[in-house]
Amino acid sequence: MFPQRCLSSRPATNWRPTADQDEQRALLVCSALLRPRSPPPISAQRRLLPSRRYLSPAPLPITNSWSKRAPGLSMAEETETEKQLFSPSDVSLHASTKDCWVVIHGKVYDVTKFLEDHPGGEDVLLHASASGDATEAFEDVGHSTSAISMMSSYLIGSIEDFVPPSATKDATVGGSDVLPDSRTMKRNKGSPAPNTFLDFVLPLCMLVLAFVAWYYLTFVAES
Ligand code: HEM
Repeated sequence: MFPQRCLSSRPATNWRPTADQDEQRALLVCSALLRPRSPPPISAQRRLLPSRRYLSPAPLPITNSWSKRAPGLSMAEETETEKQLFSPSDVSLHASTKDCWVVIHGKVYDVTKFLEDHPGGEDVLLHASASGDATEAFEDVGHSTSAISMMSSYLIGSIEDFVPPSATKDATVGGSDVLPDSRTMKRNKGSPAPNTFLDFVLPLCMLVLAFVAWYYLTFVAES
């Protein structure tokens, strides 16, 4: 550390640090700034999370950021983790407080260590685990982006032969995310506009009424 002698033996007013002392001090400051910090414990992270009661629900990002890399894993390691394949029946064997896996978007997360810390409570996770696929329940809650980035730390693999819901869409839309146009709807479900008749007749009636009023005021009332 900084030599005590330098602080005490010389009067503070005249004292100037030597080049060596300057260098030593700069090194100390740099090493303090560059020292890697360990992440805060989960309970502290929870305190840092914004209270969702006072925020309007933010839409989830369109990118599927639940597959973001875990801080401790390299991209190759995470890809390896995702390659671990489980069948739905494998997952169903892990639905207890001592061993709890959940499936979200075809990925398998071991949330056993997170049960106690989960802000939504351990019961919801246990229930989601027992349900087989927790995707819908997870999305319904509208988890924050920080929640989504936490997920990668619990990722242990993927569901084998997982088919994302968009791939099972109606073939007439080509499996894309595009909404069907009115012609496609007409083909599939019959007339999409049951009030077409009213849409046409009402403006016509108003036009006739306006004409009659104009005619009456212009010609009949004057005579
Ligand atoms: C690895 C999986 C999960 C992680 C890392 C996670 C993380 C979190 C976090 C950090 C919060 C605090 C609020 C926020 O930041 O959004 C939260 C809240 C919550 N989560 Fe999860 N969650 C997971 C899975 C689930 C699942 C499967 C459900 C099933 C229903 C669920 C239900 C809830 C509920 C009900 C809340 C409370 C929402 C509120 O207070 O408004 N979570 N979760």
